[in-house]
Amino acid sequence: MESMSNRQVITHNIQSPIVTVPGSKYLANRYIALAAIATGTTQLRNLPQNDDIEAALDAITQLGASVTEISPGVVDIEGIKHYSLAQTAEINCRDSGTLSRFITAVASNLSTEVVIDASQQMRQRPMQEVSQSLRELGVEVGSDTLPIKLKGPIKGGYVELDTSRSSQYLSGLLIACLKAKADTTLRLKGKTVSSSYIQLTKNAISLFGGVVEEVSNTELKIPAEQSVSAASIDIASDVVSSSYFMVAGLLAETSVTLKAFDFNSPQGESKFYQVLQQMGADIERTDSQLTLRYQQPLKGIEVDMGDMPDVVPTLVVLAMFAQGQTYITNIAHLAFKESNRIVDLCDELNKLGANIEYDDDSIRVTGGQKLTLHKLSSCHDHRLAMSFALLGIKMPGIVVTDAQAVEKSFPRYWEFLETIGIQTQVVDAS
Ligand SMILES: O=C(O)C1=C[C@@H](OP(=O)(O)O)[C@@H](O)[C@H](O)C1
Ligand SMILES: C=C(OP(=O)(O)O)C(=O)O
Repeated sequence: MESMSNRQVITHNIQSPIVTVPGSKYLANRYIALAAIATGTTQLRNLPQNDDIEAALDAITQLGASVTEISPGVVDIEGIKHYSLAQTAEINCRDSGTLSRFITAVASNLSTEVVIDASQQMRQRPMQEVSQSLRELGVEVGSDTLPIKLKGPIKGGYVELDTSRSSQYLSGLLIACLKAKADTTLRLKGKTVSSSYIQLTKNAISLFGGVVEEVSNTELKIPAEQSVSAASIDIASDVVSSSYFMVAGLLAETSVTLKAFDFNSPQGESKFYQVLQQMGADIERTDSQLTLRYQQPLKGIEVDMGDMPDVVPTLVVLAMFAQGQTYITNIAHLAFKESNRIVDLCDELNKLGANIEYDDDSIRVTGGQKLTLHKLSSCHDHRLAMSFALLGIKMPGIVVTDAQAVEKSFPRYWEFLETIGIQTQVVDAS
């Protein structure tokens, strides 16, 4: 990983930019896991190049899949042929929550021992819903936090799964249990958070010919030993990466056009532009292109962001410049991200003189405060780093520390900012 670097936003001159963001890491994570258990060779095009996706490709290689880079952003993945290996496989999930949860489940299909580890930060994030479920499905699982040593295969059966802290546990099990030795029934208990991500997973499974039966709203059945078939896919653009450019345009009081916008995505964040529309942004859309235009001062709103967890930092930064209050609800699960995206996000922004209150499940921003420059830490959270940098449009000179955290999902972020007219530079830590 790149060593810690700080970024300063120097100037901006944003004039109605047109942006095409890279492919979706959310879709890529699913397609990579499915390609690993598919028969044949899957081709993925427009694959985003970032730390999480690199880690995912390395991980499936450790499990016996074979990855060939055809050209930048195009890979062929030949699925695992033998579910037993000559020696223990070791996987490093780095900072990726999605990979940690997905690969722990997928690796449980092997009859060989697998050791799954991750960064210090990821080691702190919850895994026990996955480890306990896998045990109940017949897998030997050594611990409930990373590093986890396990040995499969998944026998199948019945499991009650708590999805109140993350939907990723369910997504991982849905994919992995396609290969279980007997049918698997998953009953969901607790409130399911980030539920739109489950639809994203189900759609990806269908694309590879897999079947998940919906017995009821809270019960899913996965028939055993499915033959999952390789696919050839152009990955749609990342709906969360696009949020930074939307907000950049609004903060600069101009328009922004996003090309190849994934309007059909079931992912909650694909509707973020509608939240901005409610705040007063003008929206124009064609089949594949979205334009947001600043027309009037934005107004605070009350909004349930339970299904849009990853754009909450983007929204909070914008809300600081909107009139009145923005009340963001249903976000308790943000405590379990790369940082505590309630506490860390708000505490950092309040250092500027913002008026942001929060509790376990909500954030209330009172816009229009007088702000003064203060160095902000990304808390090693890429979404905080990218959102905080946008403050430079209103507060040139702002410094974000630990800014290389963007490598996790969007290493070319600074280059993209430059292209739309926002200059940043690396500055030293003092
Ligand atoms: O399944 C996925 O790809 C993800 C689900 C969400 O997590 P939670 O379900 O933990 O909220 C989201 O925040 C994360 O970035 C990616
Ligand atoms: C929370 C995120 O990812 P993950 O859970 O995969 O680490 C994210 O990308 O904002």
